Order: sequence, then C-alpha cells, then structure tokens
Amino acid sequence: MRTAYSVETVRTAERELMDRLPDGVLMQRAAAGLAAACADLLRRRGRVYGARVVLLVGSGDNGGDALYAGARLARRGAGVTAVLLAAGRAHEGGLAALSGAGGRVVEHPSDTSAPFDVLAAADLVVDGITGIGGRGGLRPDAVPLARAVHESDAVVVAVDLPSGVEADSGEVVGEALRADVTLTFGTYKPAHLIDPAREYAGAVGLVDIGLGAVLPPVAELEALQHADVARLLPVPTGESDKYRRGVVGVVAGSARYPGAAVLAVAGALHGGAGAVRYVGPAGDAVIARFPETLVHAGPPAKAGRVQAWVVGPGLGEEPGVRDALASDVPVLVDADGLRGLNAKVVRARKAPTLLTPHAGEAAALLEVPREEVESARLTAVRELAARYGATVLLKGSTTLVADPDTALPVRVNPTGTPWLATAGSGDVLSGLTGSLLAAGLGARDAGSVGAYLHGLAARSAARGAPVSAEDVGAALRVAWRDVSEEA
Ligand SMILES: NC(=O)C1=CN([C@@H]2O[C@H](COP(=O)(O)OP(=O)(O)OC[C@H]3O[C@@H](n4cnc5c(N)ncnc54)[C@H](OP(=O)(O)O)[C@@H]3O)[C@@H](O)[C@H]2O)[C@@H](O)CC1
Ligand SMILES: Nc1ncnc2c1ncn2[C@@H]1O[C@H](COP(=O)(O)OP(=O)(O)O)[C@@H](O)[C@H]1O
Ligand SMILES: [K+]
Repeated sequence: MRTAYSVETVRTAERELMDRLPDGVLMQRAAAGLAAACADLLRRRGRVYGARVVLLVGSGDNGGDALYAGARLARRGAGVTAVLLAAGRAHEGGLAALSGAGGRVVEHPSDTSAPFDVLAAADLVVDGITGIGGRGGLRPDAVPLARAVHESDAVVVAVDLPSGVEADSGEVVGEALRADVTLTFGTYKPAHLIDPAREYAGAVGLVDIGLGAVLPPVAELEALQHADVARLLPVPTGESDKYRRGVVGVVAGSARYPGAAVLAVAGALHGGAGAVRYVGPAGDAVIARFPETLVHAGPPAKAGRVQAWVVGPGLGEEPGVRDALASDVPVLVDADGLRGLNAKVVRARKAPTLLTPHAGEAAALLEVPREEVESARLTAVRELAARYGATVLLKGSTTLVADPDTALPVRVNPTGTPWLATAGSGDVLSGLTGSLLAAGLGARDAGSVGAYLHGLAARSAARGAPVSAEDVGAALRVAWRDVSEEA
C-alpha cells in the first residue's frame, strides 16, 4: 500500500521526530537523498563533474534542502548557481554551505539577465521555491523563471513538491513548476497522487528521513498495489457454486443504448460473481454477445435474487433505479441512474450504495461547475460521500474512492491511463465493480479493486495504441491474472 499524509500530519510528525534528534539532521537526510538522486540523473546524461546545476531557492526550508543538496553537488565538481527568489531570507546555513563548497549566488529579480542566462545553460534545475509551506500557486516573480525552466533542456528536479501545487488537495492555482522528477521526504503528500498536481511532479521518489516511525497508522490517502489487490480478489473454493459466488444484476441499456448493456455485462462477467443477470430491453444484444447471461425483460423487482445490483449505464429514461435502491443488497449507481438521485433515499438504505460518477455527473449532483470538480477532486469526492452517506468512486484522470466513514483513507487508483477516456469504458467498470460487490467485497474495496483492474486492463490492451471499451472488457482477465500471479 502506498500512503499519503496531509501537511498538518507531516508537520506534527516532523516536530515529534525533531525533538529526538540533533538540530538539522532531518534537513541533512533530505538534502543527501536529493543530491544522490540529482547526481544519478546527471550521470545518466554525462557526469556530475563539470555539470551546470541551477537551484531555485525560496524563503523556506524547501530552499534550504536545495542549497544543502547544491553544496553536496558542488563538492563533487558540479558548477552550482543558486537563484535566490527572496534574497535576505534564504536559508542561512544552506547558503553558507553552498558558498563554502564554491557555489555561486544570483538574485531574482535583478537588473541583469543573470538568472535567465544560467537557466538557459543549465543541465539540471533544482526547484526549491516552495514545498509544503507554499500557498496560492507561484507568485508573479517566479512565473518568468518557471517559463524559462520549461524552455530549457535541463532536467528538472522538484524538492518535495513541484512549487506552486497545493500539497493537500492536488490543486494547481495558476502556474506551477513542471518537474521531470520529484523527490519527496518521509511520506507522499496528496499532491503526488492526485491530478492535476500529480502530472506536474513527474516521476516521484521517496527519501526515507525516518518519519515513518512517527506517522499515525491511518493515512489521509492510500493507493492499492498489486499485493493489496491480490489479497482482495474473490477466488472460488471447492465449496463454491455459481450462486455462492454471488449473482450480479445489471440494469442497463435501452432501445437507444443497447451497447451499454453489453459492455456492463462484459465487465460483470469478469468480476468474480458466479452469474450475471441482465435486466432490461437489450436482452437480445446481450445474449448474442454473451450467451451465458441470464436475461429478464421485466422490472428488477421481478427478476429474481441477486447479491448486488448495478443500475444506470445507458438506461436513458428507463425505470429500474428505484427498484434496485429499494432492495436490501449492495447497489452500484452509475451514469443515467445518478440523474436526480435522491440523497434521502440513498441515506436511508441499510445495504451499501456505491455511486460512480464522472466529473460531469459529480458536478451535477453537487450543483457546481464541472471544472470545480476536476480541479479539486479530493474535496468533491469527500463532499459527495458525506452528502449521500454512500461510497463514491469519482472517475477521471485520477480515480478516487471515498467512504462515508471519514476515518477511512480515500483510495486513489494508481493504474489509470488516459487511453481509458473512450466511450463505454465506464460501463465496463460499473459491471466489473458490481460483480466484485456481488462476490462479497465491501463497497470501498470493490470500487478500488474495480478501478485498479480496469486501469491495468486498459494498459495491457492499449500498449501505446487506442483501445475500445470492448478491448478493455476483454483484457480484464489478463489484468486479474497479472495481479494474482504477483501475489
Ligand atoms: N516536513 C519535514 O519533515 C521536512 C521538511 N523539509 C523541507 O521543508 C519544507 C517545508 O519548509 P517550510 O515550512 O519552510 O516551507 P516552504 O515550503 O519552504 O515555504 C516557506 C515559505 O515560502 C513562502 N511562500 C509561501 N507560498 C509561496 C508562494 N506561493 N510563492 C513563493 N513563496 C511562498 C512563505 O513565506 P512568505 O514569503 O509568505 O513570508 C513561506 O514561509 C518541505 O517542503 C521540505 O522541503 C526537509 O528539510 C526535512 C524534513
Ligand atoms: N484522462 C483520463 N485518464 C485516466 N482515465 C480516464 C481519463 N478520462 C476518463 N478516464 C476513465 O475512463 C472511464 C470513462 O468512464 P465514463 O466517463 O463513465 O465514460 P462512458 O460513460 O463513456 O463509459 C472511467 O473509468 C474514467 O476513470
Ligand atoms: K519545490
């Protein structure tokens, strides 16, 4: 499991750790890890000796880390120049270390073009403008420097976070530094895992500074990895039969959108349930593609027993949502099923409810513009879970799963790929996830395992070329195997 902690939690843990250690030890650990990673990158592009390194240095400890790392690189023969964005307030010890190692210092803003000249010639830029103390995006002074960095050929290494991103939410207000690599200290922060900030961070590496021992056991955010998913996959035993494995009911498709039914069933057939019961008007299309499906044309209430319902994909105006919500089994509500969804009805349910909106559907439920959801995904998913008293899986560039129990970490899916942005792939996800629910997983586990397998399937089907939703459905078996073989 990969975990991320908020700034407040990190600060508390940092204080506890600092009380036990001599002054400056944590910063030296951070700087040592940072310098080693920079040296590695420089060696891959040539060598450390003689390389041109520029440090962008803000007023806080983030700049201090950059200065001490710069000093280490200068001692190994790199030509290091620090650009001070807040001259007079840069970390004193760091500055002394850098000049003691033969590094140079220029100020920004200045009357000369020096900061821009050194950036244009740099092999490596270390971004130490702001870390977890940064607020409100890059300040106007820093924006031209960030642009010069983007125009240079240098490899860009962010210290702790790319400057300008919001650590706790992954939001990016205005401009931010774009890094090729980010070295973070002690623990990941939400911004390393959630778009849009995650994209600015590039490849993220974690430097162990001993913080793990003092962090609380429950994180704010967690990302499953292969081994975690493998433990959760429902696997049949000698005692299993198709009913014991769980039956998933799929209420999807309409005369207008029969394909949604087929795709949701494709997902459901690969989620571990023993049988898939399709309920709706697209039974012929479903049977033609998947003859193993049990089909029923009447309302869900008359369709027979299931262990979980999936309602919504391609439903149009067809009824079915109310029946499913009135049942006493877990229900996944997606797409058309989410339209005008009544929070009171959902809150009153005894069995789990899992809502799977994309950003547009989430925005409609929250009555805010879509961009607001996309720029602040973590806030949106938490708010929806609280309002509906339901588990919410917010789809998109970073898929998040929030439980109504706020003590549980929000799950962030690490396997997503933009190739999934293709019509119908969400239908496959809802069928798959509903099947996991029917097989006995809780809503939070079903949502996060579903998203994980779905992303892996898309990656394995795509391998760099466009995929269709049908391809994703067909590759789910490969993804499942991939995960369970690693366990
Ligand atoms: N936690 C740990 O365990 C460890 C932490 N370590 C390191 O410390 C870092 C945190 O250091 P930090 O607390 O000094 O904050 P930091 O990010 O340097 O910013 C501080 C100053 O920036 C300013 N400022 C604010 N917004 C701004 C903006 N948009 N644009 C420009 N300036 C802005 C603001 O000052 P202001 O100008 O508002 O007076 C604020 O005081 C952390 O990220 C990690 O690198 C490691 O050394 C070891 C272990
Ligand atoms: N930029 C992106 N990066 C990663 N995954 C994405 C991106 N855009 C969409 N997705 C994924 O693609 C799927 C699309 O689902 P959805 O929006 O419901 O589409 P549809 O209704 O056509 O099936 C979701 O699993 C979502 O997380
Ligand atoms: K930074």
